[in-house]
Amino acid sequence: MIDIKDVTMVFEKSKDDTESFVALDHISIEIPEGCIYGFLGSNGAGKSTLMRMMCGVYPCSSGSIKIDGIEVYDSPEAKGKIFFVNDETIQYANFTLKDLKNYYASYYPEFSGEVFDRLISKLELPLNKRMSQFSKGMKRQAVVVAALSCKTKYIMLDEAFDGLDPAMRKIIKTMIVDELMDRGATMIVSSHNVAEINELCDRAMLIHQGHLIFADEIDEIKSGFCKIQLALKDTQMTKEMAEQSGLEVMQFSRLGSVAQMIVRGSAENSLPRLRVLSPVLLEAVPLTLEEIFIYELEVRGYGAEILREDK
Ligand SMILES: Nc1ncnc2c1ncn2[C@@H]1O[C@H](COP(=O)(O)OP(=O)(O)OP(=O)(O)O)[C@@H](O)[C@H]1O
Repeated sequence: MIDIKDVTMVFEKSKDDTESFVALDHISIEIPEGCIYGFLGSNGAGKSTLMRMMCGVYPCSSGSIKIDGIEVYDSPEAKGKIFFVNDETIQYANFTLKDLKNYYASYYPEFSGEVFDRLISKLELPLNKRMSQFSKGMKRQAVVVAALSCKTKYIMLDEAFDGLDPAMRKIIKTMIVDELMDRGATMIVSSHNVAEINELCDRAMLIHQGHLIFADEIDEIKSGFCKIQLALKDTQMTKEMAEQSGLEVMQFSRLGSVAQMIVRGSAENSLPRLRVLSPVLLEAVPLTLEEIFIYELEVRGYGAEILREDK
């Protein structure tokens, strides 16, 4: 398990800054073994910073990050359990895939040449070409193969599927799931493609401006919200009426006599509160993870300034 407990990260001010910057503010998340965990967040939220801390690149300013009970920052043993694919592949520019294979085989005792060769040949990547001559997507494919071949217990992919075309995204996702399921490994992926995180992961967390908004099983997250459509017989539904019925209304709009609202809470809990108004139309549909992402950030004012300027 990866146990992120009350973690704060402060970047001390450099000569160009007037003050230090709090990139992560008291974050706590538990990542159980054998799951695929999605990291979601607005731009600059702190996802990459947290990933770097999880593989021991940065120490915590306060709090702790433990991998299987060992504090990661000072521990080669804990660092050896996690493979981090970041969004830069520049360090491999002069490598051919053969060099990449030898490089990782020398660092990771469990490295599997069989897995590496099998996946590289499946993807039809050229073995003798320098990676500087690879396309962005080909580089991405190569480092994902390297990550899977190292057979670490934990794998982290930052901006997981960046640069991959839709067909290749599907192939790589299937490859990841097949390889992970074979050995019960744990994967942590960040992506701005919320639908993809929804499809691939069983758990997810959302951060914004260094603060944790939620971290849970995706089914639980989704059952925490619903979208309701409602029409009354002789009067128009208002947001105030919904709130007086005990609902936490995150968004309210109306088209003709039909009101649509996003409320916090499950449909099972919310609908009975509205039935007392004797509506002529009342139905609830689940929210997608993407809608929840947008609404959670909207209520925190994210993008509000930009949208106001656009009007
Ligand atoms: N070395 C650093 N020194 C100072 N500030 C930093 C440093 N690294 C990151 N930051 C700041 O920390 C914040 C979080 O950055 P981070 O890269 O972790 O965000 P992110 O969630 O991965 O963003 P994105 O989705 O845009 O890639 C940003 O405001 C960034 O400017």
